[in-house]
Amino acid sequence: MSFALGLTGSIGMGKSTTTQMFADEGCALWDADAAVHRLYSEGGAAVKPMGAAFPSAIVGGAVSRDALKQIISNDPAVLRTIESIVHPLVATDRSRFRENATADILVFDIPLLFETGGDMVMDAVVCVSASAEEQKRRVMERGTMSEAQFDQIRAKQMPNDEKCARSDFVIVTDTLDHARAQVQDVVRQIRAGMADA
Ligand SMILES: CC(C)(COP(=O)(O)OP(=O)(O)OC[C@H]1O[C@@H](n2cnc3c(N)ncnc32)[C@H](O)[C@@H]1O)[C@@H](O)C(=O)NCCC(=O)NCCS
Ligand SMILES: Nc1ncnc2c1ncn2[C@@H]1O[C@H](COP(=O)(O)OP(=O)(O)OP(=O)(O)O)[C@@H](O)[C@H]1O
Repeated sequence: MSFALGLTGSIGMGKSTTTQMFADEGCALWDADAAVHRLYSEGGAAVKPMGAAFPSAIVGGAVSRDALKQIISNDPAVLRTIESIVHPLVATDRSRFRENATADILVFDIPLLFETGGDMVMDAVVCVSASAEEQKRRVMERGTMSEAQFDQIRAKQMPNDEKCARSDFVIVTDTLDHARAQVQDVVRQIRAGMADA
């Protein structure tokens, strides 16, 4: 039986980078944002229901993120409707991965892990964390969101301190080397626990 490790953290805190480090240690990865990308792409399971709710969001047979961001900035309340369509489809994708994966540790990169109650079905949770200033700097540097869009997304997320307090492990993503050392330590602890069990 594999060990299910949920990995979460607020926007721009270093989830993708840190999850990749878990892969380097031999863990199998599942990424909620990547699942959403698959669901939104042409032929993806979200295209039909999203098109029914937001016809202007469908461009070239796929859900357009730019169109969605425009729709959300006109009316922030629609994010709820989007979530009610997308989250059940994401949950199905995650269950399918879990049933088929064979690695000893499965890492689930889920931005909204606590917000959606996903922590309940994990064996442990790790939160990635950096300072609020660093977080904003990173997201702005990426250039894919306006400051208003960033503030809106961040306001919807559970505060960083609360996420860290509820997690079994916290990984500080101040430098790559420091984060990698912490990842290796977490993997060591989990494997030691599995060997004892
Ligand atoms: C709002 C959208 C269009 C922005 O797309 P874009 O490509 O610019 O950003 P991306 O998807 O990479 O998201 C960036 C980060 O925003 C945060 N975020 C995304 N959606 C949400 C949400 N509904 N609530 C809180 N935070 C969110 C996550 O930390 C994510 O890592 C897109 O994120 C979306 O369709 N979200 C709804 C689906 C969802 O809830 N996804 C979250 C993972 S299940
Ligand atoms: N340990 C680290 N040390 C230094 N920089 C880091 C570290 N981890 C991540 N970063 C940098 O921070 C930025 C955001 O990282 P990443 O994309 O992994 O975050 P994320 O939490 O997955 O973001 P999002 O929630 O927006 O999907 C990237 O530019 C990345 O290079």
